[in-house]
Amino acid sequence: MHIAVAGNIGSGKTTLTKKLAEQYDWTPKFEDVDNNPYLKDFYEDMNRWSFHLQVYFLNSRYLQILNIRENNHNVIQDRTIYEDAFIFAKNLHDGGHMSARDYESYLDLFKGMSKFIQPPDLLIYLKADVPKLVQQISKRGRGFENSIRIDYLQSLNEHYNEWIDNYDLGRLLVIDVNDMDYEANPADFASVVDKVELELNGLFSPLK
Ligand SMILES: Nc1ncnc2c1ncn2[C@@H]1O[C@H](COP(=O)(O)OP(=O)(O)OP(=O)(O)O)[C@@H](O)[C@H]1O
Repeated sequence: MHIAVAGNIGSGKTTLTKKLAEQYDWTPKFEDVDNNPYLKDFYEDMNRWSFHLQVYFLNSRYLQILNIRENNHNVIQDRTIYEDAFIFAKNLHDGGHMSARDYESYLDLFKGMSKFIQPPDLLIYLKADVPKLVQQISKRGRGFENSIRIDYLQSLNEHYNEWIDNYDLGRLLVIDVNDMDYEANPADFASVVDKVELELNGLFSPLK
């Protein structure tokens, strides 16, 4: 089984991925932020580094998916390759940070890779408004994220909403996390587990 957690920057994917992995003994798969060679430069100059960063993320997420499918253990993945392509790369192109030719080359690459990937069995989308995202991003205090702008988060949220409204690649569970703190509040985590449980039952029931 391949479960994935999707959501904007600071929506709480990493925390939930860790907690669900512990709860169900799934193997967690994270993005390695500390060793990303482009992220810091990207946040300083998006026009210069967008294409490099997107190619880097696309490749690393692709390798991650191949690894997930080769593995027999159940896996929970922190962010999907679809978010790289349909949210982040599209947003950078639409916002004028990635040229048309770079975006087309990127999409060609993604199209080629798409033939070899399968979507997750269950996608959990963490829906959060911008104030919540800002609060969580500042709480974790990653220096290079200080330059993230409100309009960048807002525009990513709009791309997320559109993508989720049209998502039909598999089971989807949307969780509104605006009033939740599943790290500090066990009742909040329990309510997420209840929702996930219902979806997992559905995964094993062919009639649904
Ligand atoms: N395709 C991408 N394009 C641009 N930035 C990306 C892309 N994928 C990830 N990032 C950025 O990389 C950094 C690391 O992300 P990380 O995996 O910690 O998740 P996050 O979005 O901060 O999630 P959360 O707070 O929900 O755990 C963030 O600043 C994130 O926005």
